[in-house]
Amino acid sequence: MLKVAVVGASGYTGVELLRILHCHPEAAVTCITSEQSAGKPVSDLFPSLRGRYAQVLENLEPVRVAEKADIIFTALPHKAAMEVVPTFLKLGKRVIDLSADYRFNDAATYEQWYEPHMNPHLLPKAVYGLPEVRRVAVKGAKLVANPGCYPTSVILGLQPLLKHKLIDTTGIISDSASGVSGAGRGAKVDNLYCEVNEGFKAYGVGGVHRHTPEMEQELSLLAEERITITFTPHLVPMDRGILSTIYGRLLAPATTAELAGLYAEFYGGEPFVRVLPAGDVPSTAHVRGSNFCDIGVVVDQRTGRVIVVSAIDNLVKGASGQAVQNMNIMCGLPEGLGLEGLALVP
Ligand SMILES: NC(=O)C1=CN([C@@H]2O[C@H](COP(=O)(O)OP(=O)(O)OC[C@H]3O[C@@H](n4cnc5c(N)ncnc54)[C@H](OP(=O)(O)O)[C@@H]3O)[C@@H](O)[C@H]2O)C=CC1
Ligand SMILES: CC(=O)N[C@@H](CCC(=O)OP(=O)(O)O)C(=O)O
Repeated sequence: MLKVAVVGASGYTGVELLRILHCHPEAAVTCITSEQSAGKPVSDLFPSLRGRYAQVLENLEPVRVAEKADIIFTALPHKAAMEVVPTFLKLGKRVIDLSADYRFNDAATYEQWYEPHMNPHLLPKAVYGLPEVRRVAVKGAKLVANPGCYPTSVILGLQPLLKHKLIDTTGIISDSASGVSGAGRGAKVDNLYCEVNEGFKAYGVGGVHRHTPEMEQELSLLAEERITITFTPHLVPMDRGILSTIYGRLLAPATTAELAGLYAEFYGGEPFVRVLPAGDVPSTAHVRGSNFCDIGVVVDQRTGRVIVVSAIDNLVKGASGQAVQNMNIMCGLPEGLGLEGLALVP
């Protein structure tokens, strides 16, 4: 049985890890942390966990956490993660970090979009944990940088087109919409019910969202050339889910049926990517609570553009489910352990 710590268990991705790990047959949660709620039973914060988790939240003291666990999930804001991850690694623990702190291959890009990096020497050791792109590297990793939620939906949506060199690598656009849990559980006026309900808005418009460089890094590696993307995030009044609608210009004519067939073949062996029949496009409602990424692909014959629509649950395939998928791969367990049975809402 793996001993697992969830650092930042009082946040949305932290509690999602607890929900998933409760049903994982090979993992036992042995340590959970929160600064603001230390000393409280976690079920006081999340009554859905009543009778399932008796543990009390504790302060984040890295050495004590490491003494209690073999695998550590850091579900912390960026910066807070890089303050503790080096200690976990030094003590021989494997870490899956859900923040952005280890997602970039070079410190300069991180520092341009985030802040000074405290341990840039760890960046070359970290593996960007998107199993459908980098499964083999994840297997041997001591530090996995779990991808961002928007990048997961966009990279999976574009991978087959880029690998097969089917689209113009300039002018790719993604309009992506997220549920409000994407912003975390911390209180912010912009995320209050009355601010969000009955509205739909774009934010971070004009290439300023910090997921843009993360997507560009990974898309460039797939395409083997430098890619820029126009990415516009939107906030939608639902609690969870991301839908990305991605546009690319085809280099040669193709039909919807041909591309749907190509996607189905490309992702045929993937347990958590479902390619929809030709002409169908996905809905966040159909991946809610699950680790699936559903993808539909359609050709607009009038404009010569291909439109890819991809849907995930931001808290599952976009964060905690993907983190458990990475844990399974790192530990040599069946990849879908604890994930196959997650809720499928009709
Ligand atoms: N929400 C999402 O959909 C996704 C989030 N992510 C990333 O995952 C990480 C966690 O996100 P999320 O769960 O939404 O965030 P939340 O704001 O919901 O939770 C943050 C957690 O971190 C703890 N925390 C905050 N600051 C510190 C600190 N300085 N030291 C120790 N603990 C701290 C909080 O504990 P407390 O306040 O109780 O002290 C809480 O448990 C972030 O980096 C986020 O960007 C990635 C993909 C998707
Ligand atoms: C709706 C909403 O606010 N979403 C967040 C998603 C950020 C996130 O979770 O990303 P990292 O893991 O890269 O920090 C945002 O746009 O900032």
